[in-house]
Amino acid sequence: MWLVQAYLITVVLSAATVWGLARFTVWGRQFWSLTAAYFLPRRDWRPLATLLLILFLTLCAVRLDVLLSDWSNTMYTSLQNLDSTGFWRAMVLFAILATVHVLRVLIEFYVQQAFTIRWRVWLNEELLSRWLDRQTYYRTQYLDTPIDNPDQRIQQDVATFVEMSLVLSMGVVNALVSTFAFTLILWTLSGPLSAMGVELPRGMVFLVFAYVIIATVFAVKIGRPLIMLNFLNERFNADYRYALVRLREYSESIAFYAGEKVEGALLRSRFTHVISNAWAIVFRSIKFQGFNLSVSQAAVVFPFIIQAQRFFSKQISLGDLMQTAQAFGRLQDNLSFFRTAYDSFATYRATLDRLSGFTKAIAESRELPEPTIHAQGPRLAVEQLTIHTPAAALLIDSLTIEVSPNAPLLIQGPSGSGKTTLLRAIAGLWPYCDGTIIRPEENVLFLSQKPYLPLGTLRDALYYPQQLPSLDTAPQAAIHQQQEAAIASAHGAPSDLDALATSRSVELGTEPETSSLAVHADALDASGDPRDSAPPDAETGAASRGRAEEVLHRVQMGHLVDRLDQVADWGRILSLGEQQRLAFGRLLLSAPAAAFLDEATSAMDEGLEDAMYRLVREQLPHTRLVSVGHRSTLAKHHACQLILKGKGTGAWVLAGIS
Ligand SMILES: Nc1ncnc2c1ncn2[C@@H]1O[C@H](COP(=O)(O)OP(=O)(O)OP(=O)(O)O)[C@@H](O)[C@H]1O
Repeated sequence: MWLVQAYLITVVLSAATVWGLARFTVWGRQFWSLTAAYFLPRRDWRPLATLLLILFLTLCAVRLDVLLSDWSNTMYTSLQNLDSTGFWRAMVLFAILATVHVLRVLIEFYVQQAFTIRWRVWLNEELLSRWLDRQTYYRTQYLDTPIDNPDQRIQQDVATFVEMSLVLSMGVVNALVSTFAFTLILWTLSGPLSAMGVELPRGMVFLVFAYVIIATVFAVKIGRPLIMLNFLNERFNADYRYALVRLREYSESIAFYAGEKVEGALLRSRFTHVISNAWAIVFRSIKFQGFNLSVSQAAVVFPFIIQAQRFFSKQISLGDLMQTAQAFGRLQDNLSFFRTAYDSFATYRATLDRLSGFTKAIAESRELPEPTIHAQGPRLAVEQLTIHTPAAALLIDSLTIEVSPNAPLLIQGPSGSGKTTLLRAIAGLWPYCDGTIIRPEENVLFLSQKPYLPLGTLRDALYYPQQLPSLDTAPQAAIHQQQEAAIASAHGAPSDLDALATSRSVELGTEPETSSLAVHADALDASGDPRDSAPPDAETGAASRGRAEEVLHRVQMGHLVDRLDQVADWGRILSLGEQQRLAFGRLLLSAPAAAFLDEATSAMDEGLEDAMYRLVREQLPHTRLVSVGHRSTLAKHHACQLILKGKGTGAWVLAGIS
């Protein structure tokens, strides 16, 4: 009855409190806007049901504390009355209560962890999708106050927010209800409060020491894998954050490639590593906490069992004051909650601020104007296109131009005249333009001066932004490897955690990808002509391998053929000239309907530049080609030239190249 009454009252009061906070406080509103969608029963009834279950389990904890307090009174009274039957009955009752307590704590732990992990998965997916959708990760830079550290907000703040929301709210409920219950107990307890301790005989001290030492040895053995798991936890979180940072760093190149699919797959794969590790921590912690709790529960009766004989022989005496002392202790603990949780609450508010600032910036970036792009087959043209800078300076005025496959276009003009911005506008990335843009909807490739190389193998880099299937399979193998790492560390602490974690994460990251690539490679098909090139998963293995090798040779990078499946930070290893040639390889493999080359040969000597352009003209005669560049040597590979005059005039001249 106590539970039912307390539960109903708590549910009603909690709902009213959440409503009041959401209505009258800023942080309450922020909390509501981030969480309301998750708890909507129409979307999924389970989150709300789990929350109600957690609330119930929290009240069970308070009730058990009260029962244990009453039990101690009964037990001490039976001792005082020398009622041996009553004493053993109390022991049996305690065994039941202690078992219920241990089970309750373990169930609550599991339910809370599962709840936070699922909530985090949902919130992460929600923010990640919004961040990648419509190239928001790129467009937020055009806001008046661009968002700082979005990676930290997605990776770290989501986790902190979810965890602390639950810990703080349940902490408050527990503290309030306990305070109420134990105040009642103290109130109804008769007799004066005086300090009366139990004198422990010397032998008892040794027993306690022995008990604690033995329990500690076992606890260390059971808990040791947690050291490694927590270390891996930081590591995987950092890896995840790093991938998000790269998305921000290279946002323009990725946006030109429309590479958000590949990036999304990589990010989700890394997040899966974090989550698998989190589950491994949950299961290891259940064992560790189960042991610790059992030990501390046994420690409650341990001294009584030892002392019972001495009491029955009237050597010691006890009274109601024991319960008074306990109730007082609990009350003091509960009242301390608000003082000790203050720091946590401050951190929580900062997290809330960062997360709601993030969602606000995403919403604002959606309000930015977007150029309208029309698709008319492979046609590439702009009509009456006017482009401004964010500060409203005129870059290009009413440009009308059509590019055909047999008449490649070269755009030239002084630095800052708007050449790259014209390409941004055609890609749909530049908000400040008016007019009509006609280009193929897909199968368009933008090559910038510094090509973007994704994390992964050289083959991934060569095929980018086409998505290799390897990313989906890696996490599965990773789960087992992480669990193995944790279990292995139970048998001996690794001396060099960093080296071990590196080798683990390299294994986790590379082996499955390489093996799945090998599987994928076996299913590929031969295609001699670059114009017929299809995404890698449509080809057969040997042929894809051959195709990639052939392309590498064509772009004069044959020396890297043996390293095609090596995972490395290729953006740092390859010289800029090599990266630019790799981008030409990408062009040959994807055979786009239209290609835009922005200073794409700036790091090559004139001989290489000539060879690359000849290769493209020879291999891709149907591709509409637009180049931006300052070099006069580029002219011979193009049929017409657009010169932007710059200096804020917006003027331009279109001329044929003889
Ligand atoms: N995100 C931005 N915010 C504000 N101004 C910008 C932004 N991007 C470009 N601009 C401005 O727009 C103008 C055109 O830039 P753009 O990069 O198109 O020049 P460009 O002709 O390609 O120059 P270069 O030959 O040096 O590469 C420049 O004055 C530049 O400062």
